[in-house]
Amino acid sequence: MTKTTHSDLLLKNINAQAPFPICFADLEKAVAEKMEAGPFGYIRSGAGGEQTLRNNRAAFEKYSITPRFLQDVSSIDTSIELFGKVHPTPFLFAPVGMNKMAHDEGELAVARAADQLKIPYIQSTVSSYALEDVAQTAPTATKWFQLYWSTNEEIAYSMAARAEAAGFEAIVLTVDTVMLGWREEDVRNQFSPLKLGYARGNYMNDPVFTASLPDDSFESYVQGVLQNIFHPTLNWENVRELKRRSNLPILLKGILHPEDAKLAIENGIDGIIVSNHGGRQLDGVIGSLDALPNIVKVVNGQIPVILDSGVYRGMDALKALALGADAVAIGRPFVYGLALEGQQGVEKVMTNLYDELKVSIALAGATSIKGLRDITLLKDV
Ligand SMILES: Cc1cc2nc3c(=O)[nH]c(=O)nc-3n(C[C@H](O)[C@H](O)[C@H](O)COP(=O)(O)O)c2cc1C
Ligand SMILES: O=C(O)C(=O)c1ccccc1
Repeated sequence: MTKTTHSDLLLKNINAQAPFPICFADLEKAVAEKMEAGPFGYIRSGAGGEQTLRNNRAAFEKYSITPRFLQDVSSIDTSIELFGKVHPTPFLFAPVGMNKMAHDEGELAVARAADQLKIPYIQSTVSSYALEDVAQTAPTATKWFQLYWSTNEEIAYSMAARAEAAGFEAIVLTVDTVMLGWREEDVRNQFSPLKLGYARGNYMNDPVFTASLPDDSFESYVQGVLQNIFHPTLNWENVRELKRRSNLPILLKGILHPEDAKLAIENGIDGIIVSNHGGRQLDGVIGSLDALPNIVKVVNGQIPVILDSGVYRGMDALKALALGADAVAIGRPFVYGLALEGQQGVEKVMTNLYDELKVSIALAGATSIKGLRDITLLKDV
């Protein structure tokens, strides 16, 4: 239970000593001023003409709620349960690769923030720091490992096994990125963090990967990553084999079609992340929130459904939870916080989202996450 009566959640931000961007637009603007065009464009942009990036936001803007009052909202319970473990907030850190682009401490800083805030951390395959180093710096954080399949499948199994050994509690297999989306901003800026070596953290110390290289030069590592990271052969048999080889719950990330959600359940998958990769993969895809209701319907409570892509304020999280998501994952906002102030910046961004969510739950007249499902939502057509 969280008391909403302690101190005003908004006014604590009106403090001239430490102003920090309060919303996504301000945050993005501050980062645009600080970072170079290449890395900033990489993080900010969507694929193609950015229709999906816009769809993500538009989907949230289509919904309005009709609040209820006089319900005593002095105490609210924002906790959720995933795979038998209770978490104090309905947020997760979405897997974001190559965090050294934003800050030298990269994933280490984010994982420490996750530990501090008790928000589960999903580490990317293509992170700048190794998963073992993340585990060491954030030992008590709930950590999941996001797996990108590898052309050499043994590398994928090796990373999944390392994650399990290091105390990660779930594997998130991303299915929407068998190759990179058509990212025009990166071509414009002639920028590829993969080619610059930002993605090597988990590869440099992987015994299967390193054994496959001709030598241990920088070029060999980069070429090795490029040869393995794109994996268009990925198919349901791979999913079943991963499931057989791992003792951890397996989630699929990037599901948008209800039929794929159904197949996921038929194949023994333990959770789904509804996502369009923040509009970075196939452009012209529906907003992720628009995909949610049909997926929630077919899943029908059998496994957790998490949503990401475009959750930029507490009220967005509320809408996704009201539409049946069990949790929401945050991508770009925390990366921007990291770019501005490292671990502290990540904590400020996530705390802002959480504070706005608490205010929103209370003002909507609910007192728990599950209770949000009874909220009246109206969708513009
Ligand atoms: C810079 C960047 C790198 C990303 N890297 C990965 C990744 O390595 N693995 C993955 O599954 N998703 C990756 N994503 C997608 C995020 O997990 C998430 O789906 C997306 O950022 C959510 O949208 P949002 O940024 O609008 O919150 C990345 C996103 C960004 C912005
Ligand atoms: O940039 C991304 O969104 C991403 O997920 C990715 C995928 C492969 C290699 C590097 C990053």
